[in-house]
Amino acid sequence: MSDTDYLKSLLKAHPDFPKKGIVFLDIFPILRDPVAFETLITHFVYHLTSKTIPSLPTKKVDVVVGLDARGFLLGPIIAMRLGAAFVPVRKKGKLPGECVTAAYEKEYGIDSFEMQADAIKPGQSVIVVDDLIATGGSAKAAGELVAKLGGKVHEYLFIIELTFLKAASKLDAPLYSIVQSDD
Ligand SMILES: O=P(O)(O)OC[C@H]1O[C@H](OP(=O)(O)OP(=O)(O)O)[C@H](O)[C@@H]1O
Ligand SMILES: Nc1ncnc2[nH]cnc12
Repeated sequence: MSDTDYLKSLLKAHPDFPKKGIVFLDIFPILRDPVAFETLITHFVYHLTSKTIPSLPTKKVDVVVGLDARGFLLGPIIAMRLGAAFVPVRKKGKLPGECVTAAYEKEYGIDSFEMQADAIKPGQSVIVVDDLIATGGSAKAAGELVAKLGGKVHEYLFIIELTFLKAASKLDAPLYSIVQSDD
């Protein structure tokens, strides 16, 4: 079995969670399996260091941005492996100091994201990481926050992409996902 098939086999689908009609794909079985978790992180780091993202020929990532909450489980580890900074995007009202804010709609509701205003410097190269992209509302809002601070998102990274929701077209940079789910 390939590494990606192994990771995919660990994902657990929960129909009608958190509300009727949503099939929730749970990544936590991957984190419970140390070999799978290591494989996952190494896969992302290999992707970022071996392939050239066209807009980032130097491959130098300054900042990895992780989205509240499950992006926090992946982003800091990837950032450390790359020697990059980690910056959290949090749900509104959780971060101290001056913040920039962006509202967004996601697969099962509406919300607002914030980032600390001094977290990214103009011109820095940024990768956005989260567990899953559904409608793309969260990722798009994170991209808006990076842009507000003058950073540039070069790629959006996910474990899972719900391809039937066609979120990639909403984003201002390429999307990379390990598992594509079309139902
Ligand atoms: O592409 P979208 O439609 O925006 O949906 C994807 C987002 O939804 C989930 O997070 P959620 O908002 O449920 O927060 P949580 O991680 O705190 O549970 C998921 O972890 C992504 O962040
Ligand atoms: N279907 C889904 N499974 C897990 N997390 C999600 N976030 C948004 N949609 C989701």
